[in-house]
Amino acid sequence: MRFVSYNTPTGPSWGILVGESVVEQQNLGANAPASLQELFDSTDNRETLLADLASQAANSPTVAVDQLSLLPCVPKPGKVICLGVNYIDHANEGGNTIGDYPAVFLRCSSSLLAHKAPLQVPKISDKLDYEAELAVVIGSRARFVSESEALNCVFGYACFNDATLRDYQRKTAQWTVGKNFDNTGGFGPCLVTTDELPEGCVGLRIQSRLNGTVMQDADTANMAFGVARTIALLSEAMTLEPGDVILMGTPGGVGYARTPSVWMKAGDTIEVEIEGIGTLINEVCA
Ligand SMILES: O=C(O)C[C@H](/C=C/C(=O)C(=O)O)C(=O)O
Repeated sequence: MRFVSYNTPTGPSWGILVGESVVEQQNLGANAPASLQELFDSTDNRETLLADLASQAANSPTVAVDQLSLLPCVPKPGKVICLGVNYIDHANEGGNTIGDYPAVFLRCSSSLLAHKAPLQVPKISDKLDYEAELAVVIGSRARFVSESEALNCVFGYACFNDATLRDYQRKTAQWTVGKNFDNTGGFGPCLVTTDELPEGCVGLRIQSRLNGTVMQDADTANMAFGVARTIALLSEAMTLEPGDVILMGTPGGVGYARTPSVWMKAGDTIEVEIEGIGTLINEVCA
């Protein structure tokens, strides 16, 4: 099943994406949770609820997805935990090595951006780089979970563009500022439940395209730390809550590692596609 989040005059809502159409929350029956967060929190009766939503969606009126004002897949996640240097080709192009523990940093929900919303070049930097990434959305509380149990805690997956201001990322040893400019974290187009994808999302083609030119082209099987291992490791340190998001790092081909460097600029279109999930599209604006 595929979920989208969107804005309404009364606040954020959600729906089920069927092709290019959406069945809105209010048309999904009396049991439809009021918010996506409520759906993530409904861990006891999740399977029954999803089955009920699927059958409601099959017989309900729809609206074209283009008519909705989309929000990031999870509009206000409690945590967005990001992995850096998680693909060998990206580690190599940056002159880095992959250690025995992932590089972990955080993104704020204020930096997130919807599918088709403008990705902003800030006033204070023009070193805006793209990073195609797999986003994992947590569906049940995880604390000290083993690697073999970890995937049971996943609700679904989406595409993410971890767009980064490289000069700000490197001003200090902490990457946080360069990774948290407003309107830089593209998150969409939809959240796809785990049953539609291979276990751990292994073996999916992941690409970024800038103005139609392929910039990154990799297989999610090349992640050094896979989804299960990452969840197990993170859950040793912190409680992962329903609705939290984990970004799995980016493959080789980023703009800063090219000669000459490639930066996104106003008027560009950047796409992140993951096989079986969809294509996240953002136009770049000043
Ligand atoms: O250069 C570095 O220190 C690594 C850094 C990693 C960024 C990521 O966010 C990632 O790998 O997904 C970089 O390449 O800038």
